[in-house]
Amino acid sequence: MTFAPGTLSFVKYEGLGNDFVLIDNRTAAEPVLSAEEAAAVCDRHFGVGADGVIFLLSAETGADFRMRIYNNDGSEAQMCGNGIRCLAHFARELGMGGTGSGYRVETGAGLLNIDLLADGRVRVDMGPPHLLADEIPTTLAPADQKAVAASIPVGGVDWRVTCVNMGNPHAVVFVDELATVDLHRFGPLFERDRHFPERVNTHFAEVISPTHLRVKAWERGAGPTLACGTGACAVLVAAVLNGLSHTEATVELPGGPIEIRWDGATNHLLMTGPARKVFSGLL
Ligand SMILES: N[C@@H](CCC[C@H](N)C(=O)O)C(=O)O
Repeated sequence: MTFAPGTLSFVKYEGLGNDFVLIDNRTAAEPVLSAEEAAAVCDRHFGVGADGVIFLLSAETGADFRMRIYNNDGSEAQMCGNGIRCLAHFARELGMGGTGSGYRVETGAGLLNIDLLADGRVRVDMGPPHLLADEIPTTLAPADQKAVAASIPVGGVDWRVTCVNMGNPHAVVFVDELATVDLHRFGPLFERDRHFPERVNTHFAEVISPTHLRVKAWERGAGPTLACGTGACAVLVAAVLNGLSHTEATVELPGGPIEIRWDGATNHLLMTGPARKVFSGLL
């Protein structure tokens, strides 16, 4: 720990119930908390309680700032959709000047543009989806091919899974009735299945209509969360690839709805949703 107890300030934010401890880390090049400390802070009984810790760092390549995230098990992820919306409001709260009505952010998924909308929501250009098995990564298809509706036996059930990387890896499974899926049984089995060498975020999805998808997520390194922004993008992409939805849809998560559009001109995913400050404190 590189700070005296009771001196490191944090702000707690949530995006659709996916909650984070946010730290202004601009005075140091590396996160001020180790992976173990981040996991301890996330503990819901002995810590602040959160799905992850997100650090706002100075940019390295001329963007407005840089983002790094630890899941609540202490593993580092490349990107977080709900978290980056929270970070947009946090940067505004810190009085940071930006680019136009938002910011340009360096993430593990590349340079992303975020916009604070007049109604308080945040729109994020999440970049393009990566679909080749090698890019996920998964061994469910040959390295240079997509894993779309690929067969995978998990927990004694033969599932059909579509894999999408949004900076981080996602497996999407379409089911007839979401209510019947035992998330706590199958989520951990998918996360550590041998076909996903970097583990995987898993989403069970029901198609309500071509513009309305309902989803439950089991996140890599965080377990069941109320929402996953990168996952919502992955679900829309998987739905389009399987001929199940339009390129623009509302993705309904346990924490609320989020709007996702797969833009044909740029091949980028656009995510629009809320972010809210909950409280602040000192660690
Ligand atoms: N909740 C996030 C994703 C956080 C990272 C994920 N658990 C991973 O390890 O890839 C989101 O909103 O995108």
